[in-house]
Amino acid sequence: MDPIAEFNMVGLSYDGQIDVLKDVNLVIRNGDFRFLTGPSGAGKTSLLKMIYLAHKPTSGSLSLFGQNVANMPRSDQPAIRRRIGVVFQEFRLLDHLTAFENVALPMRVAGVNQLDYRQDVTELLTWVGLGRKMDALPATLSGGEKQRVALARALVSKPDLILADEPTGNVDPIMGERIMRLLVELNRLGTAVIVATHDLALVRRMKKNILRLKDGTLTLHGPLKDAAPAGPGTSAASTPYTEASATGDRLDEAEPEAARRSS
Ligand SMILES: Nc1ncnc2c1ncn2[C@@H]1O[C@H](COP(=O)(O)OP(=O)(O)OP(=O)(O)O)[C@@H](O)[C@H]1O
Repeated sequence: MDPIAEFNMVGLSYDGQIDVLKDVNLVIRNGDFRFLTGPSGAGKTSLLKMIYLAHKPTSGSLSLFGQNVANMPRSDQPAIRRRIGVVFQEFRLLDHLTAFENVALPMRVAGVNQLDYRQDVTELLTWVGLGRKMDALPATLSGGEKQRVALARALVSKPDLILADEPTGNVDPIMGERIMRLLVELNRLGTAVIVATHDLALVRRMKKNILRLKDGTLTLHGPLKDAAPAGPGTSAASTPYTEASATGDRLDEAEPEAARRSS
């Protein structure tokens, strides 16, 4: 089966300026769960957006579900996007639609009959703790509540891949844990998940492999160890991303000590 996403020596620069991404190699397959970490401005959102067809590579090649994006007709893009659920800060809810209608929108756009999605939408909103706010308009929801509606909207069409950019950024720790458990459960059922986050405590708890972006370069790391006092022998180890390293070789700490201490 074709990988969901395959980056081959991908570079990205905006307006021909600085290279945000350099020679990125990455394969995402069904059932993968990856955290995406790195300093602010490292290019995490840019990388996720490339997978959602918002930016094309400046160099190298990117294939989604076996199709090279360089020669993908525009008319094929909606079908690709439907297979990907996104939770991005800037993909806001539509203000004139209720929480229920926002979550239902991808199904409506895909031409699904309301009778076939009503229950799923209701269950999802209940699961994210918004069972009583289904008729609320976004303007009356808190930031965290909006984020949870966006999460439900990303999940409703049962995508092959979920891209989540700081999905726990605006919610309290209990809801954050709950959102992560939902993503893990979906992943257990086969959905691939990529979560961009600065929350190293979360990354450490979840014990999943980590993609780290720094200076435009992507490296793969094994799960973070439980917090331990910093000292000699705990320095960061990293390796350029390769398929071999993606099979689970443990690469130890992914974050520099400063980042670890601040988590
Ligand atoms: N549309 C754009 N046009 C020009 N430059 C952009 C654009 N989008 C992002 N950039 C720049 O690309 C770099 C990477 O941005 P990006 O948002 O991908 O980083 P990030 O790792 O997600 O950061 P953060 O952790 O702060 O969210 C930044 O220097 C940013 O200013």
